[in-house]
Amino acid sequence: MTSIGIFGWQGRMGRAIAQEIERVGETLAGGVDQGGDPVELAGRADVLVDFSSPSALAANLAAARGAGTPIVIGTTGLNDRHHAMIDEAAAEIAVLQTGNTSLGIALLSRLVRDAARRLGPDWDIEIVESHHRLKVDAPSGTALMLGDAAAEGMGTTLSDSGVIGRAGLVGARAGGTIGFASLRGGTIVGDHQVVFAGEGERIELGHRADDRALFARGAVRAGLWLASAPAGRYTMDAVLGV
Ligand SMILES: NC(=O)C1=CN([C@@H]2O[C@H](COP(=O)(O)OP(=O)(O)OC[C@H]3O[C@@H](n4cnc5c(N)ncnc54)[C@H](OP(=O)(O)O)[C@@H]3O)[C@@H](O)[C@H]2O)C=CC1
Ligand SMILES: O=C(O)C1=N[C@H](C(=O)O)C[C@H](O)C1
Repeated sequence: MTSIGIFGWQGRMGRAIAQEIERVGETLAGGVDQGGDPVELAGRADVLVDFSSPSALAANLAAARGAGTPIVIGTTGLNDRHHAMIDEAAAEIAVLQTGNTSLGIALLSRLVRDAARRLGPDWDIEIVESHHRLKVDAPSGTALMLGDAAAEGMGTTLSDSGVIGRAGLVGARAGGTIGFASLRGGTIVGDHQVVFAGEGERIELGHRADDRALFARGAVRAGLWLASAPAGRYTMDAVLGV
């Protein structure tokens, strides 16, 4: 049996992951929230899953590295500095980082990359995401992943082409950009829509999550896979084989 430790364990995702660990008959090593001791948890878990906050990432990665324990990072709202920390840690331990642990989004990313490549520069790409009123980051980590996939298909990068939100007299849409819009309200678990808008026609590719148990299943599956993986940085593609 694999012993799994949770960073952010009293949060919405942490509680769903603890239930999933029990459902699949693995062992819960315990968890920490703000003020907890990540080092102690990292020392007694076979693998860690982090669904907490970007502000906790440095300490959580340091604890995982110190103990040599693989870690799944599901926390979103990460910036370039966080990604550099993950790269550095992945030189020593196995790290899987993803903004979405579902099979559906892994497949959708592929479809988006392919569509962006095939449709070419005459089609405008806009990404719309909707989440519950308590979500603190925008755009969602998943929207940014889908944006990365679209940018790759277009032969560019999101840092060069992304346009996050619009307000006021912003002018006509610049060609070759990828726009993002975020809706927040109620208890929406997570909806993502990628719109390819061409001359007189539109293609819409999307995904709707009905229950965060979906993400918990993916997180535990990722953790069990990562527990025996060598050092390196991984995505859900490696786990799901899509
Ligand atoms: N990759 C994926 O598939 C998914 C990713 N997510 C992401 O997971 C993260 C958590 O989401 P969710 O569970 O809804 O959020 P919650 O706010 O419900 O939970 C966050 C948890 O993290 C803890 N936490 C916050 N700051 C720290 C810190 N500095 N050190 C340790 N623990 C801390 C909180 O504890 P306290 O109350 O003590 O502050 C809380 O228990 C978000 O970034 C979200 O976007 C969510 C769903 C799916
Ligand atoms: O905060 C959430 O709830 C979610 N966060 C992830 C994201 O930012 O993409 C994944 C999912 O959509 C739910």
